[in-house]
Amino acid sequence: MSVYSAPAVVKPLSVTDLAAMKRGGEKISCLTAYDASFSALLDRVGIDVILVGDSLGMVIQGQQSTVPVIMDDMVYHSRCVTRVRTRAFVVTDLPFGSYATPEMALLNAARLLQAGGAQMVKLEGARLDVIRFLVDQGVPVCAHLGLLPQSINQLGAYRVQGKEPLVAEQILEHADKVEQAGASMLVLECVPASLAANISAKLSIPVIGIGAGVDCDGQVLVLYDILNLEAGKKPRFYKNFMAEANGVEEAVRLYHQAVKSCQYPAPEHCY
Ligand SMILES: Nc1nc(=O)c2c([nH]1)NC[C@@H]1CN(c3ccc(C(=O)N[C@@H](CCC(=O)O)C(=O)O)cc3)CN21
Ligand SMILES: CC(C)C(=O)C(=O)O
Ligand SMILES: [Mg+2]
Repeated sequence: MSVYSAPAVVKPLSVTDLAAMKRGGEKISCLTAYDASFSALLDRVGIDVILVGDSLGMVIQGQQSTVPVIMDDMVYHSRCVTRVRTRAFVVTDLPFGSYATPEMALLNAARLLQAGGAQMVKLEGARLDVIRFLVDQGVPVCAHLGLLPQSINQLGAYRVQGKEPLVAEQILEHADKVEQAGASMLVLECVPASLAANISAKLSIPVIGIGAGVDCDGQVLVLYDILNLEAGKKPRFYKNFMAEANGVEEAVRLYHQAVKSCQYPAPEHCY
């Protein structure tokens, strides 16, 4: 036998690894990152999924919402993140206006996968035509339901969605339909915990919650929120993991462990 062993090449997690985690009952930890330093740190800690979110418009660019974010921003930040991570699965948001038609969505998704190095794209709303077309062309898609921040100019305010039975029923229906359209993951934002639990149990694809209770298959938060870097009004699901940590890496590790052990979110973080 050779004394030389093969180099320890770590392949990033794949969409099938994430599906297996759901089946096996292992919670999926996810945080946003927009640059190489945080990407490497999250990867080191073992965060399963890095989301290059259009929340970068707010926490990086200082915009009032995610609406001003453009494709060039998403490509640039995706590249910064994917260049250095070894294990984490990388999902990138398609920004406002970039998936108005299926053809447009494909051109933009291809930029995120090719130039950005992302493994999956995320889009807001039950855009079944767009999801089917992307999946048909080989693009893994994460749907995003509940609170849709790209629609803030119609919503007027960031609010919990699906408290009324009729709206809850519609979100459940949309969740079913995006799965049938071929989405391989779903983010549920700001919905009652009971609704998110029902959806997570019903779907076979991983459901990642933010302000959606502990019974989702995984959790996602904006990195800067767990690091207590966000000033202003704090949403319910907000938790400052720096409070119990000695530094940034430990805060991320505490978040990771809290998600894996179902300690986060606690009832006070839920709707
Ligand atoms: N830093 C940051 N963190 C986020 O979680 C985040 C962003 N930015 N930007 C894009 C969206 C906007 N998000 C938000 C923003 C505010 C609330 C919020 O204030 N929610 C109220 C709801 C009150 C109610 O409906 O009763 C809350 O008190 O939780 C929720 C989600 C989530 N996303
Ligand atoms: C908050 C998450 C789900 C997101 O879409 C973002 O960071 O843009
Ligand atoms: Mg987003």
